[in-house]
Parts: sequence; structure tokens; C-alpha cells
Amino acid sequence: MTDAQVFDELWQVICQRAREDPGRKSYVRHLLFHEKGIDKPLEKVGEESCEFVLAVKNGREEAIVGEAADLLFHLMVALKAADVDFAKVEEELEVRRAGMHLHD
Ligand SMILES: N=c1c2ncn([C@@H]3O[C@H](COP(=O)(O)OP(=O)(O)OP(=O)(O)O)[C@@H](O)[C@H]3O)c2ncn1[C@@H]1O[C@H](COP(=O)(O)O)[C@@H](O)[C@H]1O
Repeated sequence: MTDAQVFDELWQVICQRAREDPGRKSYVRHLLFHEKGIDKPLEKVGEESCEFVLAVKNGREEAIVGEAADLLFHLMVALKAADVDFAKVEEELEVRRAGMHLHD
């Protein structure tokens, strides 16, 4: 899998976890139904952003890739917690690409 399909699949899993029964052991559910509410996924976005910045500053590719994946994952969970469909973000990026074609 080399294209954006991985994001769509991950989004489907996140939405599925949100719907599942409370007994299921799931990290996505741990974040979405935390006692801190939306502050928990937002806290993770902040934490993972800092870790990504530090990884880039340290310059090790393997760590940068890992931290980028952590950040993208937690950003998607935060979007779900905010009740914003990931498709909206994809559409926004597409609109920007369409506009940018004029300058390509
Ligand atoms: N991408 C991820 C992913 N990245 C990291 N993690 C989990 O993040 C946890 C480790 O993070 P931290 O150490 O920062 O967090 P912690 O201290 O354990 O707890 P908190 O600070 O988050 O409260 C581990 O439990 C990892 O398993 C993830 N858990 C799930 N996913 C994706 O989400 C899907 C659904 O996961 P479940 O909800 O667990 O079924 C999976 O199939 C994956 O695709």
C-alpha cells in the first residue's frame, strides 16, 4: 500500500472503534473516551508534535519517520474527537492542489 489509501483505512478503523462496545481493549477508545475528554487527544497531538520536532532536529531518519507516523495518527484521532470528518481535510487539500496547479 503506497498511496493515501492507508489514511482512509486508518480513518475507518478509528470510526469503527468509536462505535464499538466499551469493553473492547483499544488504544483509540482509550483516547476518545478518556476522563479528560477532548483534552486527552489534544494533549497527544501536542506531545507528538514536540517529539517530531526533536526527531527532525536530531536528524535520524528512522526516528523522524516513527514520530511523523505517531503525529499523523494522533491528529486523526483528535479530528474524530472533534467530530470532523477526515474526508473534509482531504477535500481541503484537493482544493488547494487544484488552485496550485495554476502555478505548477
Ligand atoms: N497507529 C496506532 C498507534 N500508534 C501508537 N499506538 C499506541 O500508543 C501507545 C503508546 O503510546 P504512549 O506511550 O505515548 O502512550 P501511553 O503512555 O501508553 O498512554 P497515553 O499517554 O496515551 O495515555 C501504545 O499502546 C501503542 O499501541 C497506536 N495504537 C493504534 N494505532 C492504530 O490504530 C488502530 C486501532 O488501534 P486499537 O484502537 O488499539 O485497536 C491500530 O490498528 C493502528 O492502526
